[in-house]
Amino acid sequence: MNPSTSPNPQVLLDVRGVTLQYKTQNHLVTATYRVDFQVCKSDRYILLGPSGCGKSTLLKAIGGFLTPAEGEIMLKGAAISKPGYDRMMVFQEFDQLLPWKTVKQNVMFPLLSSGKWKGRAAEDKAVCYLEKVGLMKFANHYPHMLSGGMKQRVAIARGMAMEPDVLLMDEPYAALDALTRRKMQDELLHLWDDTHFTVIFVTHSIPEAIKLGNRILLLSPHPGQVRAELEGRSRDSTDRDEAGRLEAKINDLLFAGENMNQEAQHA
Ligand SMILES: Nc1ncnc2c1ncn2[C@@H]1O[C@H](COP(=O)(O)OP(=O)(O)OP(=O)(O)O)[C@@H](O)[C@H]1O
Repeated sequence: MNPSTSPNPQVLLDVRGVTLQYKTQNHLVTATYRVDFQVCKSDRYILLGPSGCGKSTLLKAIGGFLTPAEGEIMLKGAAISKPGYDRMMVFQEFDQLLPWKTVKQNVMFPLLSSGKWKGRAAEDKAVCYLEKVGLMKFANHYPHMLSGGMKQRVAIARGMAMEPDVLLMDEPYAALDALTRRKMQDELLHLWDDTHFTVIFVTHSIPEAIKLGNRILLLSPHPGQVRAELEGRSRDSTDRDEAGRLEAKINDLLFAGENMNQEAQHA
């Protein structure tokens, strides 16, 4: 076997040459073009790029909601062809919970409907994860009785309780105020310290990417193509200079092409 094609045993998710398209009545929209990246177990993997570069579309395809027009996405060596409980999604919107179910019932719902856990075991699992996100006191509340941040915590508990192979988070904090967002980022890192779960996190915030990610994929503007992949900071780094340098590098990489385009237009 060619060594360049032999599988890396550390790789959990392998995205190979993935082009994603939407067919509308009059158009074919290419959202990403031949994107390659690999996510390893326990990665906090960030998809970062400007609005419209196809970050959410990539996450949808990993979720199994969209089939690549070109390329393939493999999870643990098997091609993804449909949604599955091995990939749980957390969205930006606050209305992703079932409004007629309590907080605890919301967390229990996928545990029961997947058949992964039953009865008391499902309840214990839900309680365990509600405790992790500090919401046990609100277990019997309904979603409309919670703040936006609390609803996001429930959605995170629901996703994590399933103990999926990979948690997919699509700008989960984008609609929160700055203080809550910062607190939720810290909480996510503390949760990660606890179980070292694998997460793919979409954001267009450079500071958020630097704070959360151990690896950062930079995508070019529409249609999204890989511009670079960077090592993030180590989990316990408090070196602000290092964060500053990484931010400058990301800015250079993300905006270099645009500056060149502008220069070409003005030449
Ligand atoms: N359902 C759809 N039908 C047609 N085009 C779509 C659809 N969803 C997204 N697109 C297009 O695909 C491209 C990528 O969209 P996507 O939402 O994945 O980008 P994004 O990087 O997540 O953007 P943002 O950061 O603004 O959320 C955009 O040009 C968008 O207009």
